[in-house]
Amino acid sequence: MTVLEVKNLKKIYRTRFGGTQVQALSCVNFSVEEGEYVAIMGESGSGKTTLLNMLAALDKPTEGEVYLDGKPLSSIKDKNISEFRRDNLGFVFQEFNLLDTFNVKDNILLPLVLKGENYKAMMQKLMPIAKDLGIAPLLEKYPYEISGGQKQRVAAARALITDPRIILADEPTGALDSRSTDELLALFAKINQKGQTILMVTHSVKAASRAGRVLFIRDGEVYHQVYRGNMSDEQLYQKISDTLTILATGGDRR
Ligand SMILES: Nc1ncnc2c1ncn2[C@@H]1O[C@H](COP(=O)(O)OP(=O)(O)OP(=O)(O)O)[C@@H](O)[C@H]1O
Repeated sequence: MTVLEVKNLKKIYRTRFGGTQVQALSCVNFSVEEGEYVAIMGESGSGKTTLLNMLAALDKPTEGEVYLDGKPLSSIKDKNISEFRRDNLGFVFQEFNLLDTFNVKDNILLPLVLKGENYKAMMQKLMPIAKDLGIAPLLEKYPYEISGGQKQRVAAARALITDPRIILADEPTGALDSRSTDELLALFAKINQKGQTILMVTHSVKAASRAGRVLFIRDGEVYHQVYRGNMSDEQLYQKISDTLTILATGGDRR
């Protein structure tokens, strides 16, 4: 089943007074099946953040459409967008985006609080996720009392607690040291094995090598895709590195 479909997506940024235009996305097409783990790579300025913003309904495309479970995002009224995002999408960012005045538990529960769920229902969802992600002993601590790797686990728990249709991750390992990176990638692999659909933008070959498919964006288009097939993480790592070299040297995609 297709969860996400991106059709002929184009984004042109215009400066305020109609001056210069930047074509950030020229024509992006791809779809993501339920349970897939997709990484998106591309050089700085290739349009990855722009794409993620469209997928998250944080910005509107100039042309084209994004469909979640067949529903066009453009059909959602502006006043319902936040609710739609909260109910269907889970976000994990490079900078964790945790609230320092909330403890870990309240940070994780925030999307459910905003939804108006009752305390008992919230706790029933919290405990299995906290145990699964190894953060149960941290629930009463504050973000400034825990490590970067632990913060990212908390952010992942917050993303998972609403049981989202898809997790959108933007450079989730960008602020982590190598050990925490390994732990987070193992965690993402585990939640994907349990059926969670993940789409991750990353510069890291290591992070991308854990995905099932890697999309390469160049000049605002999906230029190439690599499927894991039967490849091990190491083999996929090598294939991604080779592809990036070809892209950087302007070679042919095949
Ligand atoms: N709000 C904006 N207004 C005008 N131009 C923009 C805006 N946001 C991005 N751009 C331009 O659109 C292009 C794509 O930017 P985008 O941030 O999507 O790239 P990226 O692949 O995410 O880069 P990075 O890896 O450095 O984060 C760039 O040329 C950028 O300068």
